[in-house]
Amino acid sequence: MFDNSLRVPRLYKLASKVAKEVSEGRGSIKQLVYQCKHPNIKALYALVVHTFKKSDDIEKLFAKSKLLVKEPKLNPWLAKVLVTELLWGKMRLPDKSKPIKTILAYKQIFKAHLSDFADDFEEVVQVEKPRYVRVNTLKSSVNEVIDGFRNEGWVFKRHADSNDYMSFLENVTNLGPQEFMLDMHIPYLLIFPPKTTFYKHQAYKNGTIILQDKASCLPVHILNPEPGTTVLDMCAAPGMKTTQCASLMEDTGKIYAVEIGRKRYETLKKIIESSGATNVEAINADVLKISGRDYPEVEYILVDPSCSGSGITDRVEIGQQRQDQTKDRLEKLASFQLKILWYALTRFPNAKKVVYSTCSVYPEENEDVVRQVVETCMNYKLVSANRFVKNQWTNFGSAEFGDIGNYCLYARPDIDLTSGFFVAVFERVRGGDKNPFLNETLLTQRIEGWRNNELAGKATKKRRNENVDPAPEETENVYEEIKREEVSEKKIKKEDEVSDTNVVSEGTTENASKKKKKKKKKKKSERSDDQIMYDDNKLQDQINNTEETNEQKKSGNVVKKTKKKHADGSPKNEFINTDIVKNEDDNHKRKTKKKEKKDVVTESGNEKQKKKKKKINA
Ligand SMILES: C[S@@+](CC[C@H](N)C(=O)[O-])C[C@H]1O[C@@H](n2cnc3c(N)ncnc32)[C@H](O)[C@@H]1O
Repeated sequence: MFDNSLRVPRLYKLASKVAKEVSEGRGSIKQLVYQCKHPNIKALYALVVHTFKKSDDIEKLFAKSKLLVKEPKLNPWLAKVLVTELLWGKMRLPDKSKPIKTILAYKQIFKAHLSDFADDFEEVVQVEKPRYVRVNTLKSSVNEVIDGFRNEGWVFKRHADSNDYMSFLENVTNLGPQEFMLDMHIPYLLIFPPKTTFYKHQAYKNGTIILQDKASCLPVHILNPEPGTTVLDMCAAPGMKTTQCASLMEDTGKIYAVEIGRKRYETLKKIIESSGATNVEAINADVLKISGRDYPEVEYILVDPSCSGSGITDRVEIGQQRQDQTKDRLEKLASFQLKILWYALTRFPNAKKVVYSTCSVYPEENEDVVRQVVETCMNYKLVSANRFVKNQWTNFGSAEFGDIGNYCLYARPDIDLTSGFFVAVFERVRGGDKNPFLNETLLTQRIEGWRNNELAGKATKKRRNENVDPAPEETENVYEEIKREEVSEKKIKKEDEVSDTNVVSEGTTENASKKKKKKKKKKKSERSDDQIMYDDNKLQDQINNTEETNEQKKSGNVVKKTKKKHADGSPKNEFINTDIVKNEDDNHKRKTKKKEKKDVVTESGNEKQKKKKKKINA
């Protein structure tokens, strides 16, 4: 029943039957294929031949992934045929039957293992992505933009079944050089043939259209903030998703767009300005320093943190790239991502929906982060992202993560014809609702940790983190590094100014060499800042089809000043539940009082000593 589902396309069933019979010596491929009387003999023959050609690689993949051990009901020959089609053939599979769904669930694992044979992999992932154009509905309607392109000679192509993802992808692949179409999931996203340029197009220059990859549009499409509501965009620059939110909200309600990097914050402001959105407040701050109590009205949260950017390339996941991402770097990123997602889920009492996204294809930054969060999160549940894309998506998280993987969505260059992206959706649990992934044992352990901290009172911050923070403390958090770099940059700049004056006025070699050293130091700090911020250029040029970003940068619109400033006295950044924030604060007060007392004691002690000294002297 499992491996012979009627819904497995006949071509694959026959191919697996022929391949099996050939392997048993029951005839040649040609003979057996002809006996099948399939209408597309050529395709059947090619698929069987290809399956045998890739047999060695498939065996290795099966061994490494333990597919046949973990999925004992799966017909091994059908699995081989499906894997051949998925990795070296059409590169996609219709997702209707159980065997196909199983193979698709293992796709990421296969690809990760394919790094062992990188040459083959390049073959798999070389894809030409179409050009995606988001209509900025703050400036024009979708129909007006479509009519505009039609008037220029473009042919608008409709796809008959708006719910059939496979036929939609087929249509996208077959777009003629002068044809364009509407995306089947995002109703304000147009699709043009690959390499279509819009640099000089009026609609692009005036901000009516925005060049944004479909995958980068998915998180906000899924967040779907309603007009009049309040959104927190935790990692906002350059602002593609912020302005998409503004569009969806019809420029009503409020969006707080937070960005830690100074330069990126400036870009963010320009992009907001040129989009025509007026409901956005850009904030240059570390979002982990923002207190939920200052933003009690936040209902929707977008967490789109810095990541490895491994999805932003046409040749994803080839062996070398994976090796380039050192384990340490991925750990650091994952630790930061975990922290920021946890913060989103625990600090904003009125938030009802949180979307977490990355442009990474590594489970360490994706499913693994989600898993660590949902296992101990009482207030939110992970919901299926597929629900928000017409239940028609084909790529989900790794099967290694069970249902958590199934609930998360991946966009894949080779399948979805987009950049690589990951999206997970969390909704606040209400009434009798429960987070199905809650791990009671882990939660009990963590609560025990919190309680111990509270009781201990005098526990150091370090100890609290060990107990409470699901992110290992030894992996430094990225945002802390960014902050340190910024502080040291500022300090060096100041010192350089002083040192400049010294050199001019005194001209001593000592000062000159000091300056040199400081410059060297500054350069080093800039370099590591680059590493951590994951390339401004990469993000702007690649994730969001930066033509537009650069163009908007050039236009250099006047920048509005933000109204709200962020209190520095915001709560500490431990991984703690909102419920215990108050206790933490009380603790803090207790400690401060104790410290003051101690200070007084020391002072009076000193006073006594002085008096004693005076006496002796006298
Ligand atoms: C992947 S990018 C965001 C892209 C953006 N959402 C868009 O669609 O245009 C991540 C951004 O988060 C910023 N960031 C990193 N840590 C942050 C923090 N602690 N607080 C605020 N922003 C942060 C980075 O500087 C970077 O600009």
